[in-house]
Amino acid sequence: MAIAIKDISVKDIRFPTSRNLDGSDAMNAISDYSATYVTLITDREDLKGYGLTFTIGRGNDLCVSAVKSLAELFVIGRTLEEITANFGQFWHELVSGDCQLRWVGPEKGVIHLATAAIINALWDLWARSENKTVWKLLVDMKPEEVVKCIDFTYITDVLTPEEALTLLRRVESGKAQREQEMFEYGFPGYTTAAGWLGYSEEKMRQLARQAVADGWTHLKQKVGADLEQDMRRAAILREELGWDRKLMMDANQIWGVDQAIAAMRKLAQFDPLWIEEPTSPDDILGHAAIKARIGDIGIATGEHAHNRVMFKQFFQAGAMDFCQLDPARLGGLNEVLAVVLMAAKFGVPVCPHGGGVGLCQYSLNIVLFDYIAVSASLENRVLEYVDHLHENFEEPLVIKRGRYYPLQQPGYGVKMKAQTLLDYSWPDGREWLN
Ligand SMILES: C[C@H](O)[C@@H](O)CC(=O)C(=O)O
Ligand SMILES: [Mg+2]
Repeated sequence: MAIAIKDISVKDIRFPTSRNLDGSDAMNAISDYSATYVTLITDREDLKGYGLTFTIGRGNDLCVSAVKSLAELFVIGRTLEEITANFGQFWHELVSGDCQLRWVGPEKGVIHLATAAIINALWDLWARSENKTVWKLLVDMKPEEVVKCIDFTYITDVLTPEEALTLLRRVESGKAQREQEMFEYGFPGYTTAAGWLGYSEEKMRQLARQAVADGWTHLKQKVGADLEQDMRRAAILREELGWDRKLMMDANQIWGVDQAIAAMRKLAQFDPLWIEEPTSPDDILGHAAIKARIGDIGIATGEHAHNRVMFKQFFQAGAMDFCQLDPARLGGLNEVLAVVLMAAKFGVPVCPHGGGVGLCQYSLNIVLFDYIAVSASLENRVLEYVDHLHENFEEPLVIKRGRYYPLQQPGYGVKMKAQTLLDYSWPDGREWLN
């Protein structure tokens, strides 16, 4: 029996993370981690789909409004089966089917964030209807089925459906063994939780010490507000980490190209594995110029790369060493699949963005798919972990000794607790009325 999508509920959920400066960086000093939270209501009482996109507070209402506009035109009244039968084509229709809504993108900004919330809710619904997690739904698919989920518009010059099939078939035989390995050993992670820029140096040192004791081998530091301060903080982190563990740095787009080069030449003494978002996220050639002039420090970027075309060009230009795609900034999982496959073709490791509410959960599904069914490699692959707000989700994340273990409950992992939706609704949830 077909599953009909009867209605959609969209909530503006905001968490007051700015109170403790959680999530703070050089560009985003006071962010209130927020979600545009979508529930797809079906004709089955016991079956709904849950998805979200991430913002940092003000503007979340714009995403709520955009979700409603898209859902009215393209989702309500459809069946899950007709959508998933040719998911790539549906995705194309959602982003391009209405030229008036497309105009306020295209495929970027608020309208694309809204696309992500809807698309990810559809994946959650699909996975729940199959009683699987999203990552398991994906790894169990035949290569042809994965490819059918992708809209290849604008990328066939670097990746055709046939090439995508070849990439997926290449590693098909080892999938079961790699899946088992993930349950046994988990996927390597790194923590950003100690390095927020608003934390005092003492707090950062304590958190870094704790992170080492907890088994983390990779830690990310926020930089870019003040170079002297960055160096002081990096020295503290090196004291705590030693030199065998990896230190990453994230400038959150604060520098111009020349500033980035100058800063990283100074910060190179702390042996960073990568510098993340050293400049404007749209400046592909700028990233390439920085990469050429800072020795062997890697360039990591992607959390603000808004669509597959950006990634295509970053790969073509050799301007990205670590692909930090964001599961809720790209237009949901269908577009993520396109980027994961392009990354595999160019040999760039996928280390998705986790710094936001629900992003660690989404990204865990993505890295499991990437490792099990696409890249078959753990080399240079680490998944970001931030340690706040996870208690708001129904399924807990399992992290042991700095490694993530597979999600196991059906869906995409972002269903929020009912009490959370009441308490953190903007502007009249209990937390905000207080
Ligand atoms: C505003 C967010 O917390 C941002 O700092 C996250 C980020 O850049 C990351 O996790 O990386
Ligand atoms: Mg970042």
